[in-house]
Amino acid sequence: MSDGTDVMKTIKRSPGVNYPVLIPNLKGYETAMKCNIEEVAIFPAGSEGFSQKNLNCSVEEGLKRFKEVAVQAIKDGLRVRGYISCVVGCPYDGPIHPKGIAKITEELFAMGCYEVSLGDTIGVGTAGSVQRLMREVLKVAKPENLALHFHDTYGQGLSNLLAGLEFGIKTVDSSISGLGGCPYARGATGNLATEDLVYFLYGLGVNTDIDLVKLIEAGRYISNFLGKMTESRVNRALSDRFKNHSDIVKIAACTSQLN
Ligand SMILES: CC(C)(COP(=O)([O-])OP(=O)([O-])OC[C@H]1O[C@@H](n2cnc3c(N)ncnc32)[C@H](O)[C@@H]1OP(=O)([O-])[O-])[C@@H](O)C(=O)NCCC(=O)NCCSC(=O)C[C@@](C)(O)CC(=O)[O-]
Repeated sequence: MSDGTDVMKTIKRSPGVNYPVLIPNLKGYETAMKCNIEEVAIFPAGSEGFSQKNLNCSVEEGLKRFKEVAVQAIKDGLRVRGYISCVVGCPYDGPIHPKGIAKITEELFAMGCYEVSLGDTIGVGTAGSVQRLMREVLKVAKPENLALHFHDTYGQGLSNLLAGLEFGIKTVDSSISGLGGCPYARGATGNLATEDLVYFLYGLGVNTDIDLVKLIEAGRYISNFLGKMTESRVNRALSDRFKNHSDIVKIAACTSQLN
């Protein structure tokens, strides 16, 4: 958490782009406020085990701290987005009951979150567990206020996404080339790769207005810069077989004509 200030001061922010900042407590909030932030991200865990590891406190204590942050942020005119980690499974406590996640979701909205992102942090979820989760959480929230945050550790990210989309959710978290992961979720890969997400949505006839070719090039750039193989299957497939831009354009056009 300590180098978040450097990141916020270094990045070139684009107009119209949201930069939510992970804030675990008021200390973090005071630090973040010096970086001209517009949106706060609070992130309770869905399990005691992960809460202890990720926040060094119980779920209840974590919610108390996040409430302090949310109340202050809203007073200061900032937006607050909620995340819940380990919504289907926890590396320490095992399977997580959807009722508990629904309760935390309710508490986050009560604190003033405009949206709650449901995080399968270790990627153990399946379409079945996402369906069970959605049925419970939609008893306390509307689909338009929820987001899906899947990690692809077990290769279930896109099928979990489809299960969530079928409940009317329209906001999905992803990361370019599947970067990310969490220091306390041993072995968990990063988020669903944005390239795979966009390709998948093209195939469903969902127009994302995202240029798949540029996305693939951005994924290639960051993977090379980090010296890390991309987690994106689409990027890997297109990069390996199609070295130049025009071939990728053909493929991208082909998917977008599928609609
Ligand atoms: C929350 C703490 C700090 C509590 O950690 P703690 O040890 O309980 O905190 P503390 O109050 O005892 O203080 C210990 C030290 O941390 C400092 N400290 C205290 N608060 C802050 C702060 N906000 N920012 C920077 N420094 C802080 C504090 O000043 C002190 O420094 P010292 O006096 O020893 O020099 C720790 O548990 C922590 O850093 N947790 C975050 C770990 C992390 O980065 N996890 C990954 C986030 S991404 C995620 O959670 C998943 C998500 C959201 O993406 C969705 C999903 O996929 O599930």
